[in-house]
This record gives sequence, C-alpha cells and structure tokens, in this order.
Amino acid sequence: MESLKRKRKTPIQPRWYNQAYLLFLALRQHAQDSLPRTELIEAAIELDKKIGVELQLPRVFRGKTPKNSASATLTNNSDRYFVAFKPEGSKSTHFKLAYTPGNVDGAVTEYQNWFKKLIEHDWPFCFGVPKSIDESHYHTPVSHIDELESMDKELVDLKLIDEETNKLQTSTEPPPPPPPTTATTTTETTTATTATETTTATVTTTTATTTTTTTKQLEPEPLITLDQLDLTNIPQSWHDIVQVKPSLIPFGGNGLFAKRKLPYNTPIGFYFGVPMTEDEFDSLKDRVGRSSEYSIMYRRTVLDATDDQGQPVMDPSSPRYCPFHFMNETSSQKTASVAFVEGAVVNQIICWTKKEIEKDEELLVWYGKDVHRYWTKEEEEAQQQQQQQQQQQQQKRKNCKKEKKSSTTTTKSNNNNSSSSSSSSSSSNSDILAKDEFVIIDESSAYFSTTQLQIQRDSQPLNQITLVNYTKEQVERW
Ligand SMILES: C[S@@+](CC[C@H](N)C(=O)[O-])C[C@H]1O[C@@H](n2cnc3c(N)ncnc32)[C@H](O)[C@@H]1O
Repeated sequence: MESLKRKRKTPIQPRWYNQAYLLFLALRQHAQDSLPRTELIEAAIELDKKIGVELQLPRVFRGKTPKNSASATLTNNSDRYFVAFKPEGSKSTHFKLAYTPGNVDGAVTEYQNWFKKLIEHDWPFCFGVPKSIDESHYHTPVSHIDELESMDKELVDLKLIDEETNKLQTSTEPPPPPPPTTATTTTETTTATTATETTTATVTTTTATTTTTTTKQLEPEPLITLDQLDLTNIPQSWHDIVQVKPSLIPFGGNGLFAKRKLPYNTPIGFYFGVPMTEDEFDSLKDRVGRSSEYSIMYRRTVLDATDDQGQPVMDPSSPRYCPFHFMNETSSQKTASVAFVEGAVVNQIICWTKKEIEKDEELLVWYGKDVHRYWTKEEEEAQQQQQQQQQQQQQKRKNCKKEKKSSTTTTKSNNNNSSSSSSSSSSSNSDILAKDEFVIIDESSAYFSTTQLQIQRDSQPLNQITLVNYTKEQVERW
C-alpha cells in the first residue's frame, strides 16, 4: 500500500535522449544515408516531438528557436557522429553518419588502413636513426612527463584564450624535442577513409589559425628528412614491436611487452573496437562476458573490443585481434608508459608512448577516470585476508607459547600473562596508500607534445581516452 501512495517522480531524461543523438537517429532512420542540413534538422525535431509524447519527456529541442539549437549541435558535432559534405552540384551542406554502428567488417578495414599508413609513413620517422648520430644519443632518454603535462595545461589554456580573443601572448618554453615529427604523415592517416575526410577538413579550417601560431613558439622543430635517417631497422608490423605474454603484475592475466626498444613519443598502434552507441552497447554487450573490461570510449561512441560472447579475441591470425587489448594498467597515471590518445579520425584511438620503453619491458597504460578497478578491490581483500591470517597465526603461536609456559611453571604464571597479549593490532595503512595512488584526472587534460600539437593543427584537441569499465552507478547517473 505504501508504494501506491508515493508520488510519481518527474521523468528522468534517459541518457540517450539528447540533441546529438536525436539527430543521429533521424539520420539513421532515413532511407538514404545522408540528408541536407534543413531536412535533417526538421526530421530530428519531428522525432523529438514523437518521442517526447510517447515517453512523456520534455523535448530536447526547446525554446523559441529549436531549429537553431539543432543546427548548432550539428555544426558543433562534439560527439563526432556526423560528417558534413557538399554533394557535387549542390549548394547546401549534407550530413551523413561518421560510421555504421556495429559494422565489424568496416571497423576491421579502417583499422587495417590506419595501421598500414602508420607503419609506412610514421614509423620510418619514429624508428629511423639519424645517420650522423648513434642510436643511444638519438632516442630521447627521459620523458619529462611532468614538464609536458604542465606545458599541456598551458597550451590548452592558451588555445582557449586564443579562441575567445584571437590573441596569443605567451612564451611557453618547449620541452626537449621529440623524435622526428609524425605530423605530416599522421595528417595523411587522418584522411585514410572517405567517411572522415570531410570532418578532418572542416576541423582544419577552424583550428588552423590558432595552432599554427602556437606551434611557432615551439620552434625550432627537428627538421629531419627520410634520407638523413638509417631505415634498416624499421618495424614492418606490430609483431616486430610488441608481444602478448603473462603479465608481471600479480593476478594481471596477460600483458603486453616490448620486443625492442620503443622510442618515446611514438604512436605504436591503435586500439581496435567495433563502434556502437552507448545504448547499443548497453543492450547488446554490457554484462556479456568481459566486454566492458576491454571496450573503450571514443567521445560518446563505445568501441566494442570483444567477440559475440564478450571475450577478447585471442587468435593473433584473426583480423579482430589487437595486441593493445592486453595492456594492463599502472598504479598511477604518472607511471604509465603508454597513453590512449584520441585520434583525429573518427573512432581512432592511438596508443602513444609516453616514455622510452626498454626491450622486454611491460607496457602499462592508464585506463582513465570512471574505470571500475575491481581488481584493486580483489587485491586489497587478498591483502587484508593475508594480514588477518598472519595475525591469527601470530596469536596462535603466542597462545602456544603461553600454554607451554603454563604447563611447565604450573601456578606461577598467572600474574605475567597480560604482558604478552593483544600485540596483534598491526596498523594496516596499505589500503590508504593504494587509494592515494589513484589520481583522478580530468578527461580534458591530454598529453600533448610538440608532435601531437602539430596533429592538433589538423584535428580537435587530443583527449586521454577512457576504457568503458564503468560502474553500474555511473551508468545509472548518466
Ligand atoms: C584491457 S584488459 C587487459 C588485459 C588482461 N590482463 C588480459 O589478460 O586479457 C583489462 C583487464 O586486465 C586486468 N588488469 C588490468 N590492469 C590490472 C592490474 N594492474 N592488476 C590486475 N589486473 C589488471 C583486469 O582484469 C582488467 O579488467
């Protein structure tokens, strides 16, 4: 009876019920793959009305000018759902979806294209050794991660200032120069597929002025051309640089190890996943096997990294196999040797070295915030159990000693017993230390380096990416 009396709560807007997603749905429901701007906006507003009535929810396109807000959302395209283009002979801008959700073959083809370009164009610059300098001098020995991180923040602020005022007045000291630039070539990577070409082009025009000015301050850039490099030992596939084998982390399962020295500041590969919306992931894959442990977010798109049973693909000959799925996590963001970095291409997540990695070293990444680190709990519990067991054993030993004593000394012992008791309250501060190690980071804080800045010239800011591994509470909150 009690529950009947309860007032109905105001309906909670579901996570998917937002402007960008309605535009996404409107485009997806349309028979053709693309729509001109005005038609798309009208379709989305119609859909909003329909869903609003059906679910009794407040509309997402509100106010006096819902069309304007829909238009702004399209232009902003912050979730990277859309690609704007002008069909031949048309004066109006059309939009199509940046990807087909759940398209495994498409995702595999893109992934292979990215990798091909990375190996052919970027790796010669990254792994090539200048002919005049010997290898030990060439590779940047220390990563200066702290310097880079503080510089990143300045540059991010700086960019914001620039966007607002169109002025740029600061003098940021550059970090030590990274290995030869991947800028031009990664730009080529960004145009790997026709689906993304237009996005990249659009973004280029909006950010070009800002970042060109910014990069000027970071001169001198290392200007190394391929003919100055010894290219005899350039890896030809990921098999040449990394391998999967049991992790060195206790209970860490498999891990990823370097097969050779990996230079600092190098894109070493991509994290593969089949793109789908968060809702599709929730309904199709969430809680299926270990899908949430391996899948990763690109903005609001989930890249599902597992098979139909939610298991990671373990067969290296499968086109869906990705060695970077096996990278384990460090205990803190600062100690990560690899960062997941958002690429300029839609749904592209680059695995980027944050420091020089030695041969046979385990590659460790920071999974990002909002990750449910259940394994740390398990470890904590295991440690607590161990401590308890040790305490019990100590206690037993003491009891044994006492018993022995009392059996030999008969009546005398009673007065002295109290001194040896209750010494087992060992302070367990290990859990506090463990918690302190987790630095909660702001997702917008990215790892920029001079090289990445150049890529930024052709893209939106690169973001640290988060593995999907979120908690139930977080899902509900969204
Ligand atoms: C992306 S997978 C990494 C590869 C995984 N170790 C494997 O064997 O397939 C993420 C999972 O690895 C495990 N893992 C990652 N980092 C760990 C760590 N520091 N300690 C223990 N387990 C870890 C957790 O089970 C986590 O859900």
